[in-house]
Amino acid sequence: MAKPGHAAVLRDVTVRYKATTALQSIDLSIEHGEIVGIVGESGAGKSTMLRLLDATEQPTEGTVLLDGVDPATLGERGRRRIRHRIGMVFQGFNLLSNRTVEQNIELPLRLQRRRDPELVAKLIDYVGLADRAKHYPAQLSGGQKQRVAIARALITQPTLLLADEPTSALDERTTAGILSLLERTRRDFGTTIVLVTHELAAVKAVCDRAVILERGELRDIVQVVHGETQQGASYLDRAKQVLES
Ligand SMILES: Nc1ncnc2c1ncn2[C@@H]1O[C@H](COP(=O)(O)OP(=O)(O)OP(=O)(O)O)[C@@H](O)[C@H]1O
Repeated sequence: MAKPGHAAVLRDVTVRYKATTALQSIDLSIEHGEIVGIVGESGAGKSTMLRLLDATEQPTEGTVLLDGVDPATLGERGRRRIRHRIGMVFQGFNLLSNRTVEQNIELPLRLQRRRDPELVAKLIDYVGLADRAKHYPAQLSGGQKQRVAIARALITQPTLLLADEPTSALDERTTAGILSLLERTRRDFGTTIVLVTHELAAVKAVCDRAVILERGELRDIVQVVHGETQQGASYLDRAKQVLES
């Protein structure tokens, strides 16, 4: 079960890089166990928001709280402890090509000088790759590689999973499988999931709410209504229309 309270809170957060304002006065609270989509066109500030949420970046102004703790008040060790509770998956899977499925999955544990072969086996089974444990990434399909990446992200039993365009390199059917795995992860482990994507259909399929960013500003937070997607006018207008209908 997801615990009560907020997995992440952004309070009046601004991030500036010299002349560029990547995020401007953002207020956002993400509850434990929520699946939140972050959508917006290129340069809208999505990656910057992910870097705030994984404590690799601090805001220029405002406050970020992760599980009630402000990473800016911690030293590097404290921030690393926070990052141990956060899993990440990426568009390009980021697997080590010279390691097998099970070696890739156990890597985060090894980096923490831990071992748990039983949990590795359980997660391989959980993501549906029990017959692929000894395979190398080159022997897997895109969808299978993303399943390995998800199992690797889950091996440290994170409370927050950040997914950066996890289905953008996959076809429609494979995408559906990965999205349903993310949904199952939330249901079975109570994991909070933040899904950055330009694919509105993906947001529509699994997200509870969607944050629409436009040139660094939070244009809207939409309660997603699940159902058929439809075509519309501009991307941003369509985002609101598609997600709310
Ligand atoms: N390290 C940096 N130094 C300078 N400018 C940056 C830096 N990181 C991001 N920016 C700028 O901040 C803005 C937001 O960038 P960000 O990468 O967060 O957008 P995005 O929505 O993730 O875009 P994309 O979908 O193309 O990845 C852009 O104008 C970008 O050029």
